[in-house]
Amino acid sequence: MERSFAGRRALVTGAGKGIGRDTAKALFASGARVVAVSRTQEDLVSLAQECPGIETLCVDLGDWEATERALSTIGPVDLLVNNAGVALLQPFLEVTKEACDRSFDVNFRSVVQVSQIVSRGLIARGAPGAIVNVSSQASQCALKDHAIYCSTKGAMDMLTKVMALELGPHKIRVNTVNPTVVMTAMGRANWSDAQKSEPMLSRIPLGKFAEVEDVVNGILFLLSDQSAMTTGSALLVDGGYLVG
Ligand SMILES: NC(=O)c1ccc[n+]([C@@H]2O[C@H](COP(=O)([O-])OP(=O)(O)OC[C@H]3O[C@@H](n4cnc5c(N)ncnc54)[C@H](O)[C@@H]3O)[C@@H](O)[C@H]2O)c1
Repeated sequence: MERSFAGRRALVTGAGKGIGRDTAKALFASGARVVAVSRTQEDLVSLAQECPGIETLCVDLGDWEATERALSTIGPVDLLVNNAGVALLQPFLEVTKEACDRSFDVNFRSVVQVSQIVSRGLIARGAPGAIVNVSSQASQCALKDHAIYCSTKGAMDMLTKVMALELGPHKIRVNTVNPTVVMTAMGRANWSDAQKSEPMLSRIPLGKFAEVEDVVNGILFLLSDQSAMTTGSALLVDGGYLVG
């Protein structure tokens, strides 16, 4: 389904690889002006080569001050995709302070910060906006070794609802997409072991993991006017995993 984002400016975090990269490319191909944010300069350079004219911003979103500086002159943004995330898996009894802090800094705190910056700009301009937070099926079910990851995404889901409540009157919609496993760099790092992935796969009614494109389609739907009456919701892209 074609959607035009002509005349809109979109900011995508974690746009160097995986879901974020393909989201940035899809928005760019659909006519949006795109600001691609990532912490790895070489990924942004190759993205800019693929999409001439795309804007790039290299910053570690886990660093509040650096992010504040990097986004201080960001200019008008209509559409925001909070996609950057880390999955630091540890058994609960071995969870470290470092993993806990890093996970919440990147997966949760940066979402608060970047969304505030973008929302304040939208409100000042009186412009409508849409924000999509890339959550996970893991926000809604317990997964072994995922105590911190599940918790950051659970917090993201609730943050999304409160943001929807408070930003709705300003014509800003806020939703999540909640994918199952996707074999990106992150997915491969955590799910390549068949002993681990087979039990997960066997519980997915559609019998497969998600493709990056499945998630991108969900994000674009939630950014577009086709979902104009949808806010505060979670779009499951999980092949039915959470049904059972
Ligand atoms: N892959 C999966 O199985 C899966 C499933 C459900 C949800 N998700 C979520 O989707 C999102 C994207 O995941 P992915 O699979 O594409 O991951 P990925 O590791 O392939 O890509 C993540 C991107 O985010 C960037 N990033 C990470 N930390 C950053 C930071 N501190 N500052 C700036 N950029 C940073 C990385 O540089 C990279 O470009 C994440 O939020 C993840 O939690 C992934």
